[in-house]
Amino acid sequence: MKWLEVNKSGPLNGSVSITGSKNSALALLSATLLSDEVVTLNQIPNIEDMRVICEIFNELGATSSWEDDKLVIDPTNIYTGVIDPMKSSSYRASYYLVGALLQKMKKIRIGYPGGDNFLSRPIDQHIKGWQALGAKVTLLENEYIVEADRLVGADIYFDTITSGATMNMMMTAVLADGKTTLKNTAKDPEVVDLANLLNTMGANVIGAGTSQIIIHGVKELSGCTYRVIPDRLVAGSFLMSVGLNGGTITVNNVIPEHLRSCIAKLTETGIEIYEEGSSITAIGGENLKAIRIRTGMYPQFPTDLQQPFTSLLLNANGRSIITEKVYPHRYSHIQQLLQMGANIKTRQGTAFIQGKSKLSGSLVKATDVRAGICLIMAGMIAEGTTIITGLNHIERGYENIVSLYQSLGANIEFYEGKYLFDKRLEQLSDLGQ
Ligand SMILES: CC(=O)N[C@H]1[C@@H](OP(=O)(O)OP(=O)(O)OC[C@H]2O[C@@H](n3ccc(=O)[nH]c3=O)[C@H](O)[C@@H]2O)O[C@H](CO)[C@@H](O)[C@@H]1O
Ligand SMILES: C=C(OP(=O)(O)O)C(=O)O
Repeated sequence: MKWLEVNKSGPLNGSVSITGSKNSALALLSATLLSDEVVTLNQIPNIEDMRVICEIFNELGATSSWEDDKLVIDPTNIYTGVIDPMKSSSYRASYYLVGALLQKMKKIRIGYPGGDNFLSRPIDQHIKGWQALGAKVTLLENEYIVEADRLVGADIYFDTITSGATMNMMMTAVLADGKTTLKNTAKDPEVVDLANLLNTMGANVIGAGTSQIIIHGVKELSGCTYRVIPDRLVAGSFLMSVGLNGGTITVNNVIPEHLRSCIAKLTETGIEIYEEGSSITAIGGENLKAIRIRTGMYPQFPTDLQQPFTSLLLNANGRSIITEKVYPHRYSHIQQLLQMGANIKTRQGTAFIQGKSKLSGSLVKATDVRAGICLIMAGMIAEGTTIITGLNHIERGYENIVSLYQSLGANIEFYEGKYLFDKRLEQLSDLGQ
């Protein structure tokens, strides 16, 4: 049993160096399996999803070795395309292993994607893409099989903009025969990062970052050393934390352009933002303004920052409105915030957040990775102690989150142990919490 205890905190001050992007690293790490030589990735975040992938690699015959944030992958001895369904269903992006291994192994058997559950996260566009490239897809109860003797380039139009399917089809097509044109593609920085890695390995991918990507298949990919982009979502979470109790936070090692929509919305609330090279500084003020946010695919405001931003808006003057357009049901954090006394109403994919309601510490559960950060932030403005369980979700996406927040002055502690947990709940209940 692991949990966090967060208490009302003062202003947060200091700087944080941002680690590599989880969502990029998930794709790039999988893509190393396409190579016929050793690939070294730098700036890999030390988070749970990466550890699971390395375990899967081991079982497939690929070796991986960590040295600080450097991960060296040797994919030269992969001998199977059968992937443990328990492991592949423990995180979302396991479907990249299909794109990365299909040409080499011809048949992949794998569990359905896990990860954060927002009621509906279909993979129909991945399946459509594999089929267009010549693969047969068989859906079983807990696993699916994708098989192809030969992958042949094709034109694929995505019915909706999806970063996952865009990246998966890039991986599936790089070793296919001939030309693949992906249309209506996602423009996320992670897509560009993947294209850059693939091209460094010898692939021919053109147009990443626009709505059309053209891939000319090559015969083989070679080894290389590549550095993953910084995590814009971790950076955004820290920047918005100054909106809770004031303070000045600088995030270093970021690409400010990747945070444009977040910066725009922080500025609208009245938070001051200063950019200098690869650093961004946020300064929190007393009177934050209520604002409207509509999430969308990049370069629009990311759904992954919607949850932490909700906690910031709990501290704004007036009623804010968030409309979630990517995952209209991504509101499990609100149930937990209500338990803490928040005044939030949701209707048809929109949340109406009344700022300045008094929050009280409570026992709450992180139901997904960003909900976890949202609850940590809410705990910093609540009276009393907020106990957060479900840390496995937070650990999927944030490295050293407790010590980083502590270094900024936050009142947050990590605890472990079933007996201690029960005792702690008793103590708090005696105190009337
Ligand atoms: C590991 C990873 O990178 N996760 C991110 C990725 O998830 P993921 O790659 O799963 O999300 P997508 O970009 O694919 O999803 C975007 C939209 O497309 C829809 N869709 C997607 C695929 C499909 O086959 N059919 C379909 O309808 C989804 O329901 C969603 O509404 O992008 C999401 C949207 O920015 C982020 O919240 C996740 O943090
Ligand atoms: C939804 C997320 O992750 P995943 O797609 O890996 O579940 C996230 O990072 O916010």
